[in-house]
Amino acid sequence: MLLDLGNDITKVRDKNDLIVLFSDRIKSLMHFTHTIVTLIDRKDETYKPFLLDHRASAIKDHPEYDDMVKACFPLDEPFIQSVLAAGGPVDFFLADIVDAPQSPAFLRVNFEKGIRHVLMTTLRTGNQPIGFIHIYTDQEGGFSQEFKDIVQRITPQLSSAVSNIIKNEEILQKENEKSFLLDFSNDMTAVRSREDLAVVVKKALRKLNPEGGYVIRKINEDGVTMSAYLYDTGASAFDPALLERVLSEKYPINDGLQNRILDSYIPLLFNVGRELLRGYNLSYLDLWENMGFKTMVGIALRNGNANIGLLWLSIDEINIPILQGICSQIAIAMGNIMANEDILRRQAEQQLMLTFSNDITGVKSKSDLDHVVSNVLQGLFQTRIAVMYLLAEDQVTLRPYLFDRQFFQETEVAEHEEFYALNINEQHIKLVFESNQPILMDIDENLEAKCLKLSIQREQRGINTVYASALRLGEQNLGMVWMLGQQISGPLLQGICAQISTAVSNVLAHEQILRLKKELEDENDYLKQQLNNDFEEIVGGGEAMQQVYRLISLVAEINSTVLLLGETGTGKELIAKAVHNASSRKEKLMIKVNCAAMPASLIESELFGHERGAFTGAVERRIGKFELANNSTLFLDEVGEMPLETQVKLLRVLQEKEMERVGGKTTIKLNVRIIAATNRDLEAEVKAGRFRSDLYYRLNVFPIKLPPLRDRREDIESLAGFFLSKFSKSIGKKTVKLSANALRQLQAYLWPGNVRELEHLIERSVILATGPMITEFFLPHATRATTDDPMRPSDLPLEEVERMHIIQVLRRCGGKISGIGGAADILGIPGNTLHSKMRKLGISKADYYAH
Ligand SMILES: Nc1ncnc2c1ncn2[C@@H]1O[C@H](COP(=O)(O)OP(=O)(O)OP(=O)(O)O)[C@@H](O)[C@H]1O
Repeated sequence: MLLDLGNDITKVRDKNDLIVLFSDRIKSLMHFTHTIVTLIDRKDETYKPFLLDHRASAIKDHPEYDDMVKACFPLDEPFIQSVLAAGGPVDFFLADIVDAPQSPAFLRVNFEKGIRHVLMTTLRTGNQPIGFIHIYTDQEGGFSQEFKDIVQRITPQLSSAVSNIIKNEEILQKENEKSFLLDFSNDMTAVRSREDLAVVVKKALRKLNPEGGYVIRKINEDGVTMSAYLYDTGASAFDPALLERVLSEKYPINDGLQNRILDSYIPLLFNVGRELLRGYNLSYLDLWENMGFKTMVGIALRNGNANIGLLWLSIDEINIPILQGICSQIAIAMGNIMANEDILRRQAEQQLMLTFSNDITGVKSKSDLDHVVSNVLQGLFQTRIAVMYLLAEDQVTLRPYLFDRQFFQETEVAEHEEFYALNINEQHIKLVFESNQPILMDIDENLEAKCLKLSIQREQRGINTVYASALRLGEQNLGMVWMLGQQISGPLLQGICAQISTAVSNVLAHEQILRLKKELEDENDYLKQQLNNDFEEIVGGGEAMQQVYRLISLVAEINSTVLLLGETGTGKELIAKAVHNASSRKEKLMIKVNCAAMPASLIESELFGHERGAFTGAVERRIGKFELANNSTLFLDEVGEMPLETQVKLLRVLQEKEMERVGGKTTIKLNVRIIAATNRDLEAEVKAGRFRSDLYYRLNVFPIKLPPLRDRREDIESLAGFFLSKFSKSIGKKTVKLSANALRQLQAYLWPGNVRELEHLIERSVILATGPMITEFFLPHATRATTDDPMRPSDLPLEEVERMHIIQVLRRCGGKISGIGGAADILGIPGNTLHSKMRKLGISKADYYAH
């Protein structure tokens, strides 16, 4: 029987079959209920169940059965020591030992299920005890000596069978571990991203514990906290809000549990409930308890010798080699992924910086600036500018310029500007300006700045640090920016601030340009309105003027050069404006140059402009009238007075339609319509050699001759009426009227000064008029035929007599004031005195010229 048993035992493959086989065979020899084999664990000096005959077990429906199967029993107690000490099987009567203080619990459990005796034998390899056979019986009589002998004799075979099983199991387990790790490392080769890693780790860890969950925490850049990197909740139910909190929270490395794991070279087991009882106030423990995870194992993740994070896994039993194998591969993969993420992050940073650099060059307004800066800060540091301050003109006060609208309302700041303003002498402001780099400050410790404190309170994200960086252009301080944030790269921020500085100064310059442009536009509008009004003010419906109007409408649209001829005061300038206003160029301002009023030396630079340094005194670049008149009209008044050298240049422009500034090298293309005017007889001037004939022909494309007033007496009444109402209105009088006599006087007069003379006469008369009507004018002798003699000095006020006398003398002298034969000479007063008298009496060229 023993031989057969020995043979059969060697065929057994499943370890529990062995005990079944053993029980069945020896049951034919002797009655007993069930047997088990327990194995000694030398590490912790215990023994625990190894081979079980569940089928026959008399205690399998005992409530403590499951605990018994998993339990470890200490070796240092009298019952098992007596088994070890005995040379062979020992029969124990349970009633005697079950209540002994240190007796193992399985004795009591068996006893409670009616077992009365147990036969214990030590299994050995060589001399070394490896475990025990327990044979239980419910018979009061126990085991026979013969049976004990048999048991003793089969013990060596059973020992070697058990030790073979152990060895096989070890080999099998090693193979399983190997193939597990092989599979895992095969899967890991394909891992490229955090998502890939999550899939592979989940698959592997679920094999170890199908129900369990895990979390991998990564050590943050600050080196003192850890954040969740990957996780799996397993099959557990959980409170989502709590999970969310745990996933977003940063845990200090030194929280009492995690630092122990990072310091350990083997996995550590933690009982969640026990750690909570110990008072660890960690939300992740709460979460695990909530998830029903009882035991968690923690393993450090190391890349080389450096800790990069740790793995928390819910599992009851740990297989150290497997966990270590997994973790070393996870650490390598995480290291690679992080390096890769780092590269990607840098690339993204570079891209953001590039976009920022491009965008910021186009910034023209404050809102552009706000937008571009917000984009880059949000992209790089997940933050925004809290406040941007600019240094005020006093160079001491810093005033808020841009704000994060989440913190402040613009109106709020505007209303409390002084409250929000900073002073450069404040300690923390000095620090910022003195540093070449952004400064990180602890808000509570360093800042009195109420504005920022306020912003932090509103933010309520638990941020207690703030970055400040100066804005500078070269050596000049412009202002500073403040932003909340914890992980801002100093060098990147410095680069950004340098670009912000340039942009701010551009925006300020642009704002100023816009302001000036607006002023100019307003002025332009005003002037245009004036011009338009002037156009409406052309008075005269007589035949001569009708002819002029016809010519204007013919030529206005066609851009041809117009030459306006006519005596002084006939309205040449007015007609020039009318031509311009009737042309397609009317939206732009007509530019006027008075060629007579300009010294010959300056006329060129006036017309063509000059470059800076073109001649002594040319300190700034100046735009000439030609350039100003581009796409508009240039009115060259008194063109007959133009110096000969300038005439050549003018001719060139008219021919080539391009010019250069004085001292300039670039040629400027022009589209200018020319209207020239003169009261000289240009043909005679050409003959006399004072005016270039080629220029004359260029200008004389479309001449319009304005008739002198004496040749269009039909317009005198309407003109006089127009001026009467204009001047009465301007001095706030009711419109002064003309008596029939006065009108006759006007119509009889020769008007050497033409409309201008009439205009001045009426202006004077309106001012002097004491009643609602002018009954008489005091006109110079130049009347044709008059009924009255207006020149009765005895009736005139002294001033008027003086005025008329001076005019007459001036006329005689051809307008010459001082010098030999000049009016002053004849009148016997110095030239200066005559000048001031003329100014006082309102004597203008028009009064004596062309008489
Ligand atoms: N037809 C008109 N209707 C109303 N006002 C006129 C008319 N003609 C001329 N004037 C006025 O007479 C004055 C002189 O006109 P303007 O300056 O145009 O003359 P001009 O021929 O250019 O003189 P000068 O040759 O001396 O420069 C201006 O105040 C102008 O408004």
